[in-house]
Amino acid sequence: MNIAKALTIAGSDSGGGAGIQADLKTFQELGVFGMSALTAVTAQNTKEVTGIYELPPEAVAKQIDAVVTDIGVDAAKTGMISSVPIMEIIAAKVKEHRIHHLVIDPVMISKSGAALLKEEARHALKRLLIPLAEVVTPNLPETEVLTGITPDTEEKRKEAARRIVEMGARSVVIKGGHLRGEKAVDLFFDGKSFEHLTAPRIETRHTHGTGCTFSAALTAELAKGRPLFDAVRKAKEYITAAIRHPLELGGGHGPVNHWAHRREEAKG
Ligand SMILES: Nc1ncnc2c1ncn2[C@@H]1O[C@H](COP(=O)(O)OP(=O)(O)O)[C@@H](O)[C@H]1O
Ligand SMILES: Cc1ncc(COP(=O)(O)OP(=O)(O)O)c(N)n1
Repeated sequence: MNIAKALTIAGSDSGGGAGIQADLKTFQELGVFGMSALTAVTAQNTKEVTGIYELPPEAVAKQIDAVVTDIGVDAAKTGMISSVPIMEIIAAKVKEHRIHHLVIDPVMISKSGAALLKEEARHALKRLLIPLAEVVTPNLPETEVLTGITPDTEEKRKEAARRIVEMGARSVVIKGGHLRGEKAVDLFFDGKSFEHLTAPRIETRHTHGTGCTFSAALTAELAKGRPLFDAVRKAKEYITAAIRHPLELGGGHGPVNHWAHRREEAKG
């Protein structure tokens, strides 16, 4: 039996809505065997992050080595990586193990407003990780930090996408969750052409974990061997369903619903 296998290299969210927990739930829902390399533990719920505890870089390296050398990895993603030494070790391991299908979600700030990336690590993210990515998935504030362009018009978003590809990424999806308007429109660019991914904007405050879940779904589809743009389209369908059927947990930004796609599939 050929089982697709995906690895998430990210932080733990005790609240279960984002980070490693969102990634593993998404992998499982999409029929992919999920593995993890933890970079940090956060104490977090739908309202706030009350603690961040980084793991030593060698602990991150050991986790990656352990799973790659035994089980194998068809695709991997990164999420919260807060410091330069952890980024350096991840970049080295991605190269050593020749992880080709790599999704970089450049996580910077949680929905509740906590900084998950140290300021001094921003440059390292561009220098070390983005050049290794098959696809980078920044939201609008992350796009601005990466490129220095305020992405408030379509032209500026296209210019920012070009810049990210010039940094060495093979492609980029600039996510439009933070835009206003009736539609949630994301912009894909692979160095040749632009594509839009459009879904109805859902009015809800339960959007904790949208970015992690989208990038995990994309990773799962790449692990299954789906071509890149098809994988992006599938990930968009998955996240839209997860936002459309909220669980309404907690008193703040509640988590998206990782099993909502089953309801949509049952409807046909
Ligand atoms: N209210 C919403 N309705 C529909 N789709 C949304 C909504 N908010 C975010 N999305 C989608 O969820 C995905 C994650 O986007 P975004 O919220 O921009 O990322 P992040 O969680 O990293 O800030 C994108 O595909 C985006 O278009
Ligand atoms: C441990 C951890 N990693 C990442 C995030 C950010 O997740 P994201 O999917 O961008 O969702 P929001 O929380 O920003 O909606 C996190 N909070 N914790």
